[in-house]
Amino acid sequence: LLKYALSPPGAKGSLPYLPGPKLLPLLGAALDVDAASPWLTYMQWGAKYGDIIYCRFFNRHVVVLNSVKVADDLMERRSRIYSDRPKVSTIELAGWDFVFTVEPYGPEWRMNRRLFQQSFREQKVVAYRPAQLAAAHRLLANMAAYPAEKLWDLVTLFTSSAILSIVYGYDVDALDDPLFHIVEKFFETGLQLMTPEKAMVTDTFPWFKYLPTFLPGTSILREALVARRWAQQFMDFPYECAMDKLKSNPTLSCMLSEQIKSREESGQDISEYTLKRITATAFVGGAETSSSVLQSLIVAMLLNPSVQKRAQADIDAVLGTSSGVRRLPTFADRAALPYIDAIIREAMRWNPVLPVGVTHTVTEDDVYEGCFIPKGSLVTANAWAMSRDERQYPSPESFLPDRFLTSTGELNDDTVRWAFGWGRRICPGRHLANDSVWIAAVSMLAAYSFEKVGDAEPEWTTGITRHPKPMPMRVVPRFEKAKLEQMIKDTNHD
Ligand code: HEM
Repeated sequence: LLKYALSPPGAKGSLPYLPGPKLLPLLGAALDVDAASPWLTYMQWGAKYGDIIYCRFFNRHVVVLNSVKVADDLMERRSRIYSDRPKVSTIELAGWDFVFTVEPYGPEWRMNRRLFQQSFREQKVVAYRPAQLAAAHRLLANMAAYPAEKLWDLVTLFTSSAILSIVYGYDVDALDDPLFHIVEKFFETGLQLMTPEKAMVTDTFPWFKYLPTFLPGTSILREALVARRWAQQFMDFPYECAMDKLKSNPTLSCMLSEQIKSREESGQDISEYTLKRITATAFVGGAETSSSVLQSLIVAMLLNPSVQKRAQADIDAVLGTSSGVRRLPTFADRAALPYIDAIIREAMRWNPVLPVGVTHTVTEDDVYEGCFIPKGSLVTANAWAMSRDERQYPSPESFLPDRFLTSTGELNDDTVRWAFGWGRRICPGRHLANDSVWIAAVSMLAAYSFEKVGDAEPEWTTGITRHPKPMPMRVVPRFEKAKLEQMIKDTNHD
């Protein structure tokens, strides 16, 4: 501690640091930040110091990017040096280091990313649409079978079941599937270790992790043992199920089977561990993020009935009304329904799923607008501030899908790409997410209406990802159950 107090980091030569809040010796700005919602503090600083801010938390340099322009300038145009990730010791301790999202920039990350992109590039994800459509129809059937209080779980079941079927050919229909228990435990035991306080102990005292777990004060290590066991199961269980299935059904097509096939054809040296980690990473990255967008969209429908009405009128005009010939939407209808895409974009803007993105670090000293950015700085792109930037989005708290349409009703060029991160680390699952969220949103709006009950205002979780909490609501079917079942049967799922 003395070392940090006596030698606070200094700017290089005569160059100043970027503008930012007042820094205390030792602590820097650590006490000024709203720990639960740091994006709000960063945005307030933005109003005072500008779109790019320097601060320090203890001895860690931090650069916050509050606008798309500065994020583009650094994370895109200088992505060669802005693509690393910080090392957080609790990630390894919890056994989460298999998730290549947190892997340092380098050859190992590059290989994982390349393999991952093979399976999720824009042209490739079209092949997964039948699985997404089938999962969306399971969601509609489940919504008829369960009460409205279960809707949040059902939405999560949809995003999970879509991704599990795409990645492992693993079909999940019910909330009591054993894999869900593993998933739940994996997140519960791992996330409890990812608090800044725990990271500070293990980052500051690297020898801590070698202490025997029976000593008092080592509860972090005992928690880590449990978390690691669940992380291992999370990686192994669906992988082994898929390998068993492949033995009995060699024609099974999923991300894993295709990766194995491509390994055989190319003769590349890809280990079983690599296959396990890229497949498990797809689940970690894909399930919770997409369900958060869908849940925000439902909350937006509860609060903005006129938006829901207009969306349903558009859907009915394309698919037929309940009295006339009627079918459920498929991907072929997307071009005719721009308002649905506008609603999804607005839901992603209104509630950015990762309000401060995923932190990058810079691997070389840099200079921006005459100010010094030290090597090793944490670089945070504040998606929240971008979503509330009145220059781009007037009345940012209002839910206004029309901001994504041209005057002639077509979608404009704003694809909210800032919600998917930056540069070489930009979300490689964004094309898949785009399809998955669309088919679930349009199917739900075609078959159900969401109505608010009581005066409750929405509440949101805080943490790495941000979701709305469940709200009291009515989920009103737009068709008789038998008609819905018939329409599901009549849809071509191939
Ligand atoms: C609406 C849904 C989604 C949102 C909003 C989202 C957002 C993000 C963001 C902000 C990042 C950090 C990028 C950066 O570091 O600058 C990211 C990374 C990542 N996402 Fe997504 N994501 C979504 C869906 C998905 C899906 C469906 C998958 C998997 C199929 C996925 C896989 C990943 C992976 C593997 C990374 C790490 C990339 C790397 O570090 O190289 N995401 N995502």
